[in-house]
Amino acid sequence: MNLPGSSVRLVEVGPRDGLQNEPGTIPTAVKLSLIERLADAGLTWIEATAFVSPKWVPQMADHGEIMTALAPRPGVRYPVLAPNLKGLEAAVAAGARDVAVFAAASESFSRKNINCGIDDSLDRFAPVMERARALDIPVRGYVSCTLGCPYEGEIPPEAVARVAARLHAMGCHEISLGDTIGTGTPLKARRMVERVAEVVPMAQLAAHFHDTYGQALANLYAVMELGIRTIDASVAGLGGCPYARGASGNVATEDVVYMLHGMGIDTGVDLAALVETAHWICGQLGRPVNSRVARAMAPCDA
Ligand SMILES: CC(C)(COP(=O)([O-])OP(=O)([O-])OC[C@H]1O[C@@H](n2cnc3c(N)ncnc32)[C@H](O)[C@@H]1OP(=O)([O-])[O-])[C@@H](O)C(=O)NCCC(=O)NCCSC(=O)C[C@@](C)(O)CC(=O)[O-]
Repeated sequence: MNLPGSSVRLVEVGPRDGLQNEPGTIPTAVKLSLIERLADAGLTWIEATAFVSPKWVPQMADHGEIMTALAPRPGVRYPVLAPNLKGLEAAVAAGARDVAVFAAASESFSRKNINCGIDDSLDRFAPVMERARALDIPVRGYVSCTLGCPYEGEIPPEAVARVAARLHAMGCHEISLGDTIGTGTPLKARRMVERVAEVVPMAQLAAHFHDTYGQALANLYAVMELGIRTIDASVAGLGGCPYARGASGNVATEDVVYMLHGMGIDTGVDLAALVETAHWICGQLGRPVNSRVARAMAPCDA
């Protein structure tokens, strides 16, 4: 793989994906401080919150306060989830300038997560896309369960490609491929990305892998060999989807940064500052730090 010198775009999803499944209510000030610390560490795409129904995901109920309080920083973007027009309008009113819709390659997961089947969900995104286009707001599209579903098991690459192609045709500038429950392995991840890249240009694909079975870095390396250059990750490996039983954390941002720096790829991220943030947020959440790199590089007082 001829990677040295090439660049990788990191999308930090900790404040949204990382926190959405936390059982206790996290103070808004802690969430804001997390976002600021991540930006201080050099991350430039930070998924800040989700404009979803607070009945479905109570942890994201302070989405408006988060977006309103975030001071713009040159070069830093704060995308948010918006599953419908209500979410989009609220997000835009609070200052969001990048949004994401989220679909799934599994019919059962789609129903559990957003209360409708795949085709219905895509129909529901159409007015979101139309309104976002009118407002000149770029929309990212997620596809969940690309390497397995907690309800249906195996998901064929064909099913992933179908949803990815639809989202792309609707105008999503990027399609993020989620291994929601982290069951993927490298060759499986390759086969899935190869199939999706037949219908969406590789440059518009992102890998969003969870690390439930410890495969995420290997899977990322495998799909980077194919040309993936956008990687989603969550500080301290926090994360999990409330509607995906058994889903554990996303791949830890510091593990990804360590791997990329070791490959000669500059990320613009200050690894020491990121590790410090990982320890800080775990302290706030009252949980141990799970990521290998954050444990290995623990500050003396952690
Ligand atoms: C999509 C809905 C809203 C459908 O939920 P629904 O119940 O079918 O929707 P509804 O239109 O019937 O609305 C029900 C209530 O929610 C309100 N509502 C409706 N929309 C909104 C909104 N945007 N913001 C705030 N409130 C909203 C609406 O006003 C109403 O309130 P009520 O009249 O009962 O008081 C719901 O299922 C939902 O919010 N789901 C979100 C689930 C979620 O956030 N999951 C986690 C994110 S996805 C993920 O983690 C995977 C990913 C992206 O990371 C990739 C991967 O790893 O695979």
